Amino acid sequence: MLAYFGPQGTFTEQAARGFASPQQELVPFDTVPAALAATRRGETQSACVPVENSVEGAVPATMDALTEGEPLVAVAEAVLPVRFSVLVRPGGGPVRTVASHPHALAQVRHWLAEHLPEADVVATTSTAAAARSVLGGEFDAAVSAPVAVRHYPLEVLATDVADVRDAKTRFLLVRPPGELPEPTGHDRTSVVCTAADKVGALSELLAELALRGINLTRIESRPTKGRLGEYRFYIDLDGHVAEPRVGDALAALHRHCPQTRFLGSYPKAEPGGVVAGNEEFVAAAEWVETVRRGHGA
Ligand SMILES: O=C(O)C(=O)Cc1ccccc1
Repeated sequence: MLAYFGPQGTFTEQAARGFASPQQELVPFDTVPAALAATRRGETQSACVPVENSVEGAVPATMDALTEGEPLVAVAEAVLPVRFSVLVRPGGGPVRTVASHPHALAQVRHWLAEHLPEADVVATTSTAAAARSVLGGEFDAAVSAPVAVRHYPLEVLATDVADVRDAKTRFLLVRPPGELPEPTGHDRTSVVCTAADKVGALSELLAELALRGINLTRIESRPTKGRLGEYRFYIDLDGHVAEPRVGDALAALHRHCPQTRFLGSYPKAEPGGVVAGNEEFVAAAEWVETVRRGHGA
């Protein structure tokens, strides 16, 4: 079974369908923490959750839920284009309220200001929860994934709604720690480090990556929820932990931040990134091994 951030008709469900094997059952949960908790309890093998959006940035609920509680690791990612449909009740009256997930609302602000300027905007747990609430009469319009109309008998007021063309959202498939995916040569590694409160703490971490020629693909900070000014850094980088230089870099991050949590090494959904130069690191690590065995110098 595969848990996903639902209910039925979310963008996350679309991503989850791409990950699922044909016989695998998909189980919706109303929040990201609930989907991850089901996987931690072993009720589902894996969970699919949104992690970041090219327009609105990180999904804080996912970042927090991956850091707190039992470890989970990502084994795959998916990147989906995001365009919205605006759904209303068939024959419904004027639109006084419009509801959706905060990430969706942030991506259609200009459209709403132009087309529904009088409507009050309300945040819901997901885009599909908004569609469900419109069906139930709580709100008048929902900003939803195009597939939502297949699940909820609503009318489409507008399609292809997006302030920014080509917006994309990245999703992760996570599991309890186990066998890692094989390196493919086009992988991403995710970690979260709780940095010490001292001068140069972040630049020390970044230097460990830079001096090994490792490309940083994302860095986000979130408060630890402890002392004001104490932060966790979410770091995505090009490469797989099985590669010597990435393994070395993670060991160095762990030296600086003993609370470093490994969030997975998995194939990148889209080609690109900086992966050059790995051969030298493999050759150098092999040379050190021969020296250690007394065969080289
Ligand atoms: O609410 C959804 O449908 C989600 O899966 C989260 C989300 C919200 C907005 C854009 C992409 C994903």
